[in-house]
Amino acid sequence: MQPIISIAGVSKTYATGFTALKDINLEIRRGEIFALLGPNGAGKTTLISIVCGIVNRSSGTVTVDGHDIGSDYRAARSLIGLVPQELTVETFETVKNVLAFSRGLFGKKSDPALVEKVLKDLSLWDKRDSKIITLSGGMKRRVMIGKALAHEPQILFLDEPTAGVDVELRKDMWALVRGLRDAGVTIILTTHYIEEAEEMADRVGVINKGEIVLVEEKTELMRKLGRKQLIVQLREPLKAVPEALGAYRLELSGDGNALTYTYDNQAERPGVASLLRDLESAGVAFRDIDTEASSLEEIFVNLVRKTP
Ligand SMILES: Nc1ncnc2c1ncn2[C@@H]1O[C@H](COP(=O)(O)OP(=O)(O)OP(=O)(O)O)[C@@H](O)[C@H]1O
Repeated sequence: MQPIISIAGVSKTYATGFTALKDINLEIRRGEIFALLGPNGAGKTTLISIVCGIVNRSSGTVTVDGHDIGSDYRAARSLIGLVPQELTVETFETVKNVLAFSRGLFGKKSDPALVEKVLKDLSLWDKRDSKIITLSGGMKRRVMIGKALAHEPQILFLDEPTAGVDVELRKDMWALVRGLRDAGVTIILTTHYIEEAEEMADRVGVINKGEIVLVEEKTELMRKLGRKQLIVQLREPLKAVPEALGAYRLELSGDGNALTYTYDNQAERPGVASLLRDLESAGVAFRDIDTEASSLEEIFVNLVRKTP
């Protein structure tokens, strides 16, 4: 299937001479949730802004559903909804009018039924006649999403959708985004919260210092790069790891009461079954075994550290 967004050889050098993006190549698949991860200043907002036509690229091409964002800007832009990081809604306007007005800006015919549906999907219908200034922060965020959806875009960009949002609201937001994806909208979100990507994304891209360092299916990424640990709780404390178990490079912890074996899926180290056998032969009795898998957060931190 043709990707819904193709970014090829995109670079950006700002007027200050600072190069924020270097030769970005990225394809977004139709109907996916793609999470763009990266530390502060990595270039996430710059990249989104280029695709949305807010910032000019210095070189490269971007097409949105086949429309070039340079030569065919209006067609490309009308397919995109953007929810920026900052709340930028007209404070004295009513919720319903904000959506209706935004739809008009894209040259779309007024459609009260559509506005009603979007507001109901966002649990904002009760607030349709309220002025924005009277709403809570969480509601304002939902209005921003409604505003971005009012012209029925196929693609929704969410720049840090849950920054500064409490845990409860964050979960509501995740459910909402999943619902949009299920309705056929392609979602690209940037986030600092790795947990958010882990929870939501189909694919993950990592950007660091203006370069894409990795793009991968989330589950594949976690399988390939994730480390696992086996923690063996001992019956009797040990003073040192027995020499016979040297190949496992075990760590002794908890005052000698636990042994930790760290392995990954590409490890050349011997497997867990042989470790358990060898523990028995070495006369080390254990009372319990736990496993721990590394989170996307650890994987991400490692990746970003490795980039020069
Ligand atoms: N208009 C501008 N002029 C000069 N430099 C800029 C401009 N906008 C952004 N930059 C620089 O480009 C780099 C990338 O910024 P960008 O906002 O894209 O990063 P980001 O990954 O979105 O970061 P954050 O997570 O903090 O929002 C930063 O070093 C920033 O200072």
